Amino acid sequence: MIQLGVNIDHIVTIRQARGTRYPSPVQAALVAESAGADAITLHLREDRRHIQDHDVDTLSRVLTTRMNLEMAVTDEMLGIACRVMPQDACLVPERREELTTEGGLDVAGQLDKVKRACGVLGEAGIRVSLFIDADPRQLDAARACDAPVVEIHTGRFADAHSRADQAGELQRIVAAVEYGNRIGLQVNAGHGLHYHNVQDIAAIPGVAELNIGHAIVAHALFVGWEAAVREMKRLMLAVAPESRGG
Ligand SMILES: CC(=O)[C@@H](O)[C@H](O)COP(=O)(O)O
Ligand SMILES: NCC(=O)COP(=O)(O)O
Repeated sequence: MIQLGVNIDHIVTIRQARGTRYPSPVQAALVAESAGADAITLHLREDRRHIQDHDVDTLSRVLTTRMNLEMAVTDEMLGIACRVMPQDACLVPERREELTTEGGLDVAGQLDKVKRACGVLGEAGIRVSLFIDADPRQLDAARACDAPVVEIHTGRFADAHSRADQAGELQRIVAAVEYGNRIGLQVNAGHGLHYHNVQDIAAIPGVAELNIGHAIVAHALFVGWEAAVREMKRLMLAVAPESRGG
């Protein structure tokens, strides 16, 4: 059954805006898990603009589902991951100046570095996911790094300005999911998904998990956090092929 990873980065953005102790990422994570989240995703960025090291430590002790720790491919982050031991670690590109993640990790262009990181995490018993564009070359490179999972970056689909562009991006994602499954990868997807575009992605046969955060946090301002998580999961299950006997 398709799974939902709830990204709580922007719960923490609100806390960091004033340096308060609220809202609590622990409370957000536990409520999300009770509302149907299958994993909690958090991005420990090099610039610590939202998630802090202490959040990662605390959450690793209290989650009852899975921690999916998003991180750059750096020795600092590898060390943190091997200390915290999340069930999943997703390697993502990072630029300090970026507003948010702008694209997928260029695995093909830095194969040795990514393969080494995958080895370090894999040997520690952490399941590695590579956050990549919907590109067969990147899928092949992920396979060459022995990463068991990839997450297809859906940002270009989400940000497409015309229906034609969005349809084109969706086709690229559909083809990438099919190819990734064919070469033995678990294929997840995420970035920029919201209540009006998630079903296009959730309906794709072979998508195992969606990681969604910003839109759920935004929707929660109007309906409440538990209801926002529950609604996102409901929308996903309503169209997932396995829910339709696919
Ligand atoms: C990798 C990705 O697409 C997101 O999970 C990432 O966390 C985005 O960064 P911000 O959460 O800082 O916007
Ligand atoms: N990897 C995508 C993720 O975790 C959440 O991205 P977004 O929904 O906050 O854009």
